[in-house]
Amino acid sequence: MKGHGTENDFVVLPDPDGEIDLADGDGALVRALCHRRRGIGADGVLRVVRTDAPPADVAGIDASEATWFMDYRNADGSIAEMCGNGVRVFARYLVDAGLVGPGTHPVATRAGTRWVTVDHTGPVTVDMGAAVLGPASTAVVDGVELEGVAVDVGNPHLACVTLRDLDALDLARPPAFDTSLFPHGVNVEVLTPLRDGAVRLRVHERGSGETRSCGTGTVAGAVAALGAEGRGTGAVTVHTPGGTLVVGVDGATTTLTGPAELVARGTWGAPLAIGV
Ligand SMILES: N[C@@H](CCC[C@H](N)C(=O)O)C(=O)O
Repeated sequence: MKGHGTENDFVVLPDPDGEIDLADGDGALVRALCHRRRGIGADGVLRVVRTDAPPADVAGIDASEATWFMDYRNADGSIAEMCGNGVRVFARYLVDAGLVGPGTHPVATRAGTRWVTVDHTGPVTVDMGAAVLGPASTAVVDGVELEGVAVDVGNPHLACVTLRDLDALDLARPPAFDTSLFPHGVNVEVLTPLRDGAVRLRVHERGSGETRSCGTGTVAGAVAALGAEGRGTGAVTVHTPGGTLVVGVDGATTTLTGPAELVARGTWGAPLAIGV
């Protein structure tokens, strides 16, 4: 399956019994699937596997809480703890495949269980859990040093609220950042200050490059934008290049709402350019 959430796109690999090893070849299969010329093309892979058949690197999943585990990989084959757009597409797939009915369902991820509210066609909302503000730091984006704040949304983010023209920044090149603060890499967001409850946001994702949208990055950006106004709660509309998402932030948790679509179905089996 191919799907996307605000043009953050994914190959969805149904593998209920855990027969596919995405770590094989140091992630070569993932890179082949995600390659935009030689593969299907995507920002990442969502393997749909039962919680009683988890990947080797995951221990201690409570299979009584969630039946399905989202095994997420970035386009370069690396593992990430969480993917906000991915989990919404994942839930859409579960409904489309008849594995769950419309409703609110738990999905296990490397960052813990996320509850997703989904039907057949409407917007998909995920309870993203708490987004934890960290220290201030800087990123060098396109040669420009930007101030930002670390935000942990299960995965690491550096959200930079800036008055600069977002469209003038080259986000294709990986931004430089403080590797002592982010030893495992970081996703870098650049966004406008909050205005009338909304921001514009672009992102360079760890392991995927610039993407059209990033769900966890959207939550990080919303929390940073509210924080820049001295606020710890609120609703923020986030306009990304790929579409619009709505983030809710209360004292305890955050929510992310937006479209999630499945756009193609196919059979995996043609020779893949492994070794990309
Ligand atoms: N696009 C995702 C985030 C995917 C993981 C990220 N690149 C990382 O390495 O942490 C989202 O929608 O949250």
